Amino acid sequence: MAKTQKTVIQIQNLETRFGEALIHKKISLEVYRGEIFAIVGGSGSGKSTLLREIIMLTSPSAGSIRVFGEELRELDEARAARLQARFGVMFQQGALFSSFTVLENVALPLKEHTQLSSRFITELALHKIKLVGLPLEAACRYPRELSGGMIKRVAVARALVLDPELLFLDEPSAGLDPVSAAALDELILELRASLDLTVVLVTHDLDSLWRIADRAAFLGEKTLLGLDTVAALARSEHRLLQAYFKGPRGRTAQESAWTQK
Ligand SMILES: Nc1ncnc2c1ncn2[C@@H]1O[C@H](COP(=O)(O)OP(=O)(O)OP(=O)(O)O)[C@@H](O)[C@H]1O
Repeated sequence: MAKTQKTVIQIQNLETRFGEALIHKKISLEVYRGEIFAIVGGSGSGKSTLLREIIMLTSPSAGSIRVFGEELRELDEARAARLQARFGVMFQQGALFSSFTVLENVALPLKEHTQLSSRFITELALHKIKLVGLPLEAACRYPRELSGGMIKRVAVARALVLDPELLFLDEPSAGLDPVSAAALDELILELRASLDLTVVLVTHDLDSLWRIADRAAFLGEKTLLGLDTVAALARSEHRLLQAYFKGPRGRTAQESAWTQK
């Protein structure tokens, strides 16, 4: 990977509480430009919450998050909106509007955030539909008429339609069969290379983690238990990382990653 080591996201001493419940403490990490960075850990370890804090859907209780050098807690509404326009986000399940066609779903952010003509919006949306490997005839279909893998591609096309620099994916391969999940991983790798993206994803999918992540943050015991390449995390002697990577699913994923390399 051509990594410049330019920091895109910097988190320092982050703490999150929901009422009395402590979710995160002392989380510090950096995400570099051009990398695919995974947030992993057991269920309830606070992965989605961390992602939501970075994209400004919720605020941490303490600590600092800087994205493109901007301290999130200091942003007024207008600057926050300008920063968010540099993000593409794909939520779990794709979150498409069922009464909209593929084209309408993909075009929606352009309609909401730009003054472009309908004709140009359609052109840009069709371009993204093609870019994610969907046939153009899929544009006039409704989400219910698509396979799970196609729905994810539509959601990726929509996340990319405003040409973001940072792409956030919350469990992109959830609900996909292994073949479709592998194809989606390939797409993420291709898009990172062709669009010069930085990608941050939350995932439970160990195969995907081995295939695409350059580095990962492992959350557990309410903090950051590991921050490294997947191979280095898998060698950690920490009990929770061992359980995660050396359990039957972890071992199969690692073996299959080695076979493919
Ligand atoms: N808005 C909220 N209010 C109160 N508690 C919350 C809120 N959002 C998340 N939590 C709690 O914070 C903890 C972490 O949740 P989160 O969804 O971030 O974990 P996760 O690691 O993404 O889990 P999973 O892998 O199961 O999706 C959980 O105990 C959850 O119940």
